[in-house]
Amino acid sequence: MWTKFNKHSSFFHWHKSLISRNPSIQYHTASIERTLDRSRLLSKRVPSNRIASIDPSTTRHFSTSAIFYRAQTYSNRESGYADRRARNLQYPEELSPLQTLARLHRKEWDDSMLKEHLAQFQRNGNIRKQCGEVGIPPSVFKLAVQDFVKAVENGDLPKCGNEVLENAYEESGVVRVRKLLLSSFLEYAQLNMSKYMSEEQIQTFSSLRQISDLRFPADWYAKARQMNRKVILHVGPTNSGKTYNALRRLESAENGIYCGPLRLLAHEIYERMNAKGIPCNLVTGEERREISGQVRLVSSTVEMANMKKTLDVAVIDEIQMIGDPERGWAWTQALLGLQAHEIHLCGDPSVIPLVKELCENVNDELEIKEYKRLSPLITSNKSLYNEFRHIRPGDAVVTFSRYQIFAVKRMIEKATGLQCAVVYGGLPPETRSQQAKLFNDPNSGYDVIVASDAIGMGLNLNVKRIVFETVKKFDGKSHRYLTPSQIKQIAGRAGRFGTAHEVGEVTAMEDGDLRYVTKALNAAVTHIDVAGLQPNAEMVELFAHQLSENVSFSQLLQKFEDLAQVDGQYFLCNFRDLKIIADQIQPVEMSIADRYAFVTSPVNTSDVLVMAYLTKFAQMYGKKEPCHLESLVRLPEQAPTTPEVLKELESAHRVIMLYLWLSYRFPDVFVSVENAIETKARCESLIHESLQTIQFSRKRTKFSRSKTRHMEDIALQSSSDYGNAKRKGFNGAERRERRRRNDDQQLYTA
Ligand SMILES: Nc1ncnc2c1ncn2[C@@H]1O[C@H](COP(=O)(O)OP(=O)(O)OP(=O)(O)O)[C@@H](O)[C@H]1O
Repeated sequence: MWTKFNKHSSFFHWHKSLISRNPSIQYHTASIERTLDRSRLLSKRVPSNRIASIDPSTTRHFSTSAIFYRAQTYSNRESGYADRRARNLQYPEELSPLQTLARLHRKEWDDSMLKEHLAQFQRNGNIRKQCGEVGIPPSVFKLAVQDFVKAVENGDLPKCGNEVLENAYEESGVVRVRKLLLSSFLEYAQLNMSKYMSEEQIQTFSSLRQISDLRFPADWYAKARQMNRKVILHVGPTNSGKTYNALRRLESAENGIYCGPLRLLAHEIYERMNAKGIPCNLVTGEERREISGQVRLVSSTVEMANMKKTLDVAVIDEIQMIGDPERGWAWTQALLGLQAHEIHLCGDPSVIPLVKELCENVNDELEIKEYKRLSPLITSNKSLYNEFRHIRPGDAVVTFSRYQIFAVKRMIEKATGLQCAVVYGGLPPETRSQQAKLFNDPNSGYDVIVASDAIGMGLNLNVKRIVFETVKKFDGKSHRYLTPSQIKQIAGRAGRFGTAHEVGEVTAMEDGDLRYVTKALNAAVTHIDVAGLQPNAEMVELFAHQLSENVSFSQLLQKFEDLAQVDGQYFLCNFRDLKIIADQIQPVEMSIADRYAFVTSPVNTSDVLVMAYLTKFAQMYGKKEPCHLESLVRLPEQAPTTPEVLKELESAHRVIMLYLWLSYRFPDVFVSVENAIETKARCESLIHESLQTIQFSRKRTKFSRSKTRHMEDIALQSSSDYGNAKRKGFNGAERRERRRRNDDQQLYTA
C-alpha cells in the first residue's frame, strides 16, 4: 500500500478516496499512524481551535491533508509548496495527532468492531512476535489464537468480553483494546498449552526456552564474577583525551589488552606501543602478529578479546557501541567477561546510566571520569552558499555514497584547483589510513579530504574545518537526517589537539544544513539504555540438538530469536545477516559449530561478490578440499581508472580478508595464508594507485569488466545455490538496503 506514497502519485487523493469509501476507523488510524511514524510527526500537533472551527463533515479530510503535507515536508524538503502548507498546520501541545484522530474518528462500538479487532489481533505480526518473546512459538500461536478468537466471540472469556472491550475502547481507544486482548490471550495460551503441545513437546519447549534464556549474561563469566574488578569510565566529547589517559594507564600495566572497534585502531595501538618500546602483540579476526620475547600487551579488535586470561588492565574503546544493533554483543562480552583487575572504558556520555547499572548488577566498583574538549570547536555562522570555490586547504567535506564522494571530489578539484584525498567505508582500512596520511602531510599536494562518516572513527586527521555537504544519509528507504550524536562525532574531528589546526570549525554547504548542524551540536545527550547480546556457539549447538524438527539453520536462528528471553538492560543483536548467510550456505554439509562460524563471519551481505565467494569457500570447506586463494582471485595488472571498477577491487579486498578470517578458523582448508597476505598488499597498492588517477566516469572499461567477470564466474558458476542466492539475497529492495548499509558496515568491520 505504501508504495503508492511517492512523489508521482497523490497520496492526498488516494487517502481522500480511501476515506470517502468509509473504511474502518482502525484501518484509517493505523494508516495515519504509519504515515506519522514514517515522517517523525508524532511530536507535531493540530491546534484545537482549528479542529473546533472545522465543519465535522470535513474534519477527516482536513486531518488527512494536514498529515499529508507534514509527511511531504519531511520526506521532500525541496517541495516549497508542501512546506508552506505545512507551516500553517501547527499542532497544539495538549493533544497528540493520534489522539486527535482517534477522537475525531471514533465510531460507536458494535459487534462488527469486535470482529474487526479480533481479526486484526490474529493477523498482527507484532503480537505474534511479542508472544514469541514470552515463549509461545509461532506454530502454537497460530492454533491458540484461533481458539482464543472463538472463545471471545462466544463470550467464554469474561475478562475480555464484548462489554469490557467496549469500555476500554470508550476510555482509551484502540491501543487499550489491543493491550487487553494481548494480556487475555497470554493467559489463555498459558493455561491451554497442553492442548496444542504434547508432553514431550512441552518438555522440549521448556528446555529450548532454558537454552535460549539470555537473561543473566553476567553469569556466563564465572571467573570475572569472582574478581574484584574496578571499572573506570572515561567519557567526554571527541578529542577530549579519554583514550590518551586510558592508554597511559595501559602502558604502565604489567599486562593488559586494548580492545578497539576497528582493525585500523588495533593496528594503530599495536604500532604505537611497539614504537614506545612496549612489546605488544596484534590480534584481529584476520591477522595475528606476535613479537618475540616477553610481551606485556595485546592490541585486538573487540570481538577477538581474550576472555580467559587474567589481566592487570584492559581498555575498551568506543564503549557506546555496546548499543550497536549488530556488533553491540562484543562490547557487552568484553565488559562483563574480561578478567581484568582494572577496566578502562572510553566513549561518549550517552552510556553513563547503562554502565552504572551493569556495574551495579555485577558488583564492580565504578569510577567516572568526565572530560572536556581539549581544543575549541567553533560553529561558523555562514554556510559556503553552495559554492565549492569556498573550500580551502584543511577542509574535510562530508558527504555520503561513493558516487557523491567522487562527484564532490571532482567538483572541488575543478572549482579550486586543490587536490582531494577520499575516505569512505568501502575502502580497506589500510587505504583509508594512507589517504589520511596524504591529507595530513602538508607536502603531499592533497589539501582537502572528501569523506563519508567513516572519518568519524579511527583516523587521526589534521582537519581545520568540517564542511557538511549534506546532513542526510540514505538509510535504504529514505534520506534521513544524521542523528545529533553522528553530527557530534563527525564535527568533533575538526581541530585535533596537538596538530597544526588547534581550533576546529564546522560549517555546511547550505544555510538550512548549517542550522541543523548547529542545533544538533547543542542537542542534549540521548542515552543508550540497552546492551547487545549474541548467543555463543555452544548455546546454538545445544539449541540445535534439542530441536527435534528438521529445520534449516536460518529457521533455527529464527526460532532462537523468537524464544530468546533477555533482561531489560539487554537486547538480542540482529540475526538478519546471519540468516542471509545461513540460507546461502545451507546446502553445504557441515557441523553446527562450523556453520555458526561461517554465518558469523564479518562479511558485508550486500556485497554480491563477497557473498558468492563465501558460498564457494563454504563448499570447499564442505568437501574438505584445500582452498587456494591464488586459483580463485586474480587481480588486474593495472590500477582501475574509474570509481565503478575501483569498487570491484574493493570487493576483491573484502574477499581476501574473508579468506584470511577463515584461515584462522579452518587452517586445514584455507591454506594459502602467505599468498593471501601478499595478494592483499597488492590489492591495497592497486586501490591506492587507483585513487591517485581515478577519473569520474560512469562507464566501465572493457578490460576490468572481463577481469571482474572472471572472479564472479569462478565463485558464482560453481555455486549450485547461486539462483537461490540471487533470489534471496540480491534482489530489488533488499539489494538496495544492503547497498545502503555498505558504507556503515565497512566502517565497523573488524
Ligand atoms: N595530556 C595530553 N598530552 C598530550 N597529548 C594529548 C593529551 N591528551 C590528549 N592528547 C592528544 O589529543 C588527541 C585526542 O586525544 P584522544 O584521542 O585521547 O581523544 P578522545 O577523547 O579519545 O577522542 P576520540 O573519541 O576522537 O578518540 C590525541 O592526538 C592525543 O594524543
